[in-house]
Amino acid sequence: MSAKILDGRATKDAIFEELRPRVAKLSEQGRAPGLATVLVGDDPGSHSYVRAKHNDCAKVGITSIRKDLPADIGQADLEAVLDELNADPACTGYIVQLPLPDHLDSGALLERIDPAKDADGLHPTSLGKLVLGEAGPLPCTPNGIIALLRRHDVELNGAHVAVVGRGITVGRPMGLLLTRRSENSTVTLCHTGTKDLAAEVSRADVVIAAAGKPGLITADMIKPGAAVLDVGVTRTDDGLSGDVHPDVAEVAGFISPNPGGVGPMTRAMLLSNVVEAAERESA
Ligand SMILES: Nc1nc(=O)c2c([nH]1)NC[C@@H]1CN(c3ccc(C(=O)N[C@@H](CCC(=O)O)C(=O)O)cc3)C=[N+]21
Repeated sequence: MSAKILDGRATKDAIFEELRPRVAKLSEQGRAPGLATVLVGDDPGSHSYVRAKHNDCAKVGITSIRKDLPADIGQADLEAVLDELNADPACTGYIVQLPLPDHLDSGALLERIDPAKDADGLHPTSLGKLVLGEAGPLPCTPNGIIALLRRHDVELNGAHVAVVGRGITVGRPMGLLLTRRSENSTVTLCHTGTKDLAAEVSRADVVIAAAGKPGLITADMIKPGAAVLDVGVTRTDDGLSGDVHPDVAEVAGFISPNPGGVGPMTRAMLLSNVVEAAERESA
């Protein structure tokens, strides 16, 4: 048996095609969406992600603004940059690329983002709205995973989903999204304190691996035909490694490649958040 590929690149391209006319309409109405990125320091990985986001914006017609700042910028100077973006009408949404250098207070900076301009969906106000079931920007990676599964007709209604990892960007909001009535899944949120990971994962119809531990999810844990999403990104000596062992493709019904799976979907949802926020403003 060989799993069907959940192709994140092709799905991202399809979503971009749908966003382009919506961006054009907003622009005609004089409400052009604009995405800004705030990047601190010169980590090559962060630079390549930010570059990809600006290329994406160009593809769908979203104006983009780049703030590249030195690694030794102080808290107050960075806060001033955020205040400037909060006040800039050309910037309708923005992100502060994570991780930030250790001398900066990330939490205070993320809270300083105007919630109306939160493109990541990770501001405390956005996460609160998600818990309350109110409309707002949704966290990009978990929202991208749901879009990837839906566009490949993977059943979520009544499905048992094992989420592995409780981080703020993926695992924890993933559980919140999947247990909405619109998804209606039953979620087991696993983490390093889980006693028998194999037992939890082997009952799942959908497995979302976001632990950041290379090869954590092995073929013997997977129910035949299950959908397996590999979110983990770990830099090893031989390049990037996901959380899912390659042998899983022999047992799973669907598998997201890494790269080419969840990563591009995260970028698609970022632009989707920016477009939706601009539409909410003009509604
Ligand atoms: N405020 C903030 N928001 C983020 O969303 C955010 C962040 N900070 N910091 C870092 C992580 C990481 N992240 C990725 C998004 C897309 C790919 C992606 O598209 N990857 C391609 C491959 C890219 C390559 O090969 O370099 C793929 O998986 O196919 C990767 C990583 C967003 N993050």
